[in-house]
Amino acid sequence: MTASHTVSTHRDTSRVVLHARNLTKVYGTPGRGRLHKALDDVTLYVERGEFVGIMGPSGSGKTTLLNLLATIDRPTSGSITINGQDLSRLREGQLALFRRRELGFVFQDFNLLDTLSIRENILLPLVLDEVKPHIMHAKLQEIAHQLGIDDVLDKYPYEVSGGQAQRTAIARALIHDPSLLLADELTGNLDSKSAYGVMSALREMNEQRGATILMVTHDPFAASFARRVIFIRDGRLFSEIRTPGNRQTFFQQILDSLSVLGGSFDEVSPLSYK
Ligand SMILES: Nc1ncnc2c1ncn2[C@@H]1O[C@H](COP(=O)(O)OP(=O)(O)OP(=O)(O)O)[C@@H](O)[C@H]1O
Repeated sequence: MTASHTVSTHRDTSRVVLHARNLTKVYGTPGRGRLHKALDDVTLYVERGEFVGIMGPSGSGKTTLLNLLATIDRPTSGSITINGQDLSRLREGQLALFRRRELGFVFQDFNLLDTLSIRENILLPLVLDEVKPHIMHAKLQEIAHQLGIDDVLDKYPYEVSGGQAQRTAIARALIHDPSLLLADELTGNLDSKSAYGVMSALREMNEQRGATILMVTHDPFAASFARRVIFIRDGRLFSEIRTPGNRQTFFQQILDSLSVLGGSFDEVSPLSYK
């Protein structure tokens, strides 16, 4: 039995939002130079309302997986279905619309537009979709309140703290209620206090709004806010653990799993968190 068999395949099919089947990604062109298999036969499910963390050593394939799910890149083989839509059947133009409507993104460096206020940044997805002003306003009020950024709406990104900037990015990513939020190292640029605030806010988005979240992270502290963590190594699923309910206990379990997983974790600094 290989280690990858420890990843559960149990799921309630009526609740599956993301189904990645036998994903393989090979970089390079056959016959020209070295080929590199960055993902090898990865199958995973995410159900509606789940909050899943993906962890793995440097070079294990996390970014590759995220890029495939984000429709930025195509798999060499295998398929991805998000909210019932098989991504391989979408052309470039359709993919852009799919990305905008069905997915939300949060990145390490916030990716806010400096020429727009916090309010305008958050409203962007609704403006692009020509949502009526009174609906936009109601949605903005609700999510800004949930994320504790109502008092900075008229400021600009360079006038707010890193934590507020990341909570703005979360608001922008979720205001249109996408099927899936993809987060990439969202605490990478934050100190531990801001990281706590951002991760607590994200957890609330999961619990209160029912947001479905898939988060790639090096950071066991950030991962401890998820409810399930999947570990990958050498492009293959290695194991997964579910929260026992207590975040501190889960944090310790994540550290234990990482030590079994091995490999290099450049950015892991568990001792900076209490
Ligand atoms: N465009 C590319 N061409 C060739 N090889 C690539 C390319 N992108 C990634 N790789 C290789 O694929 C493997 C997986 O890379 P990936 O960036 O997905 O890992 P990662 O887990 O995100 O790493 P890190 O934590 O360091 O960001 C690595 O060996 C990497 O060198």
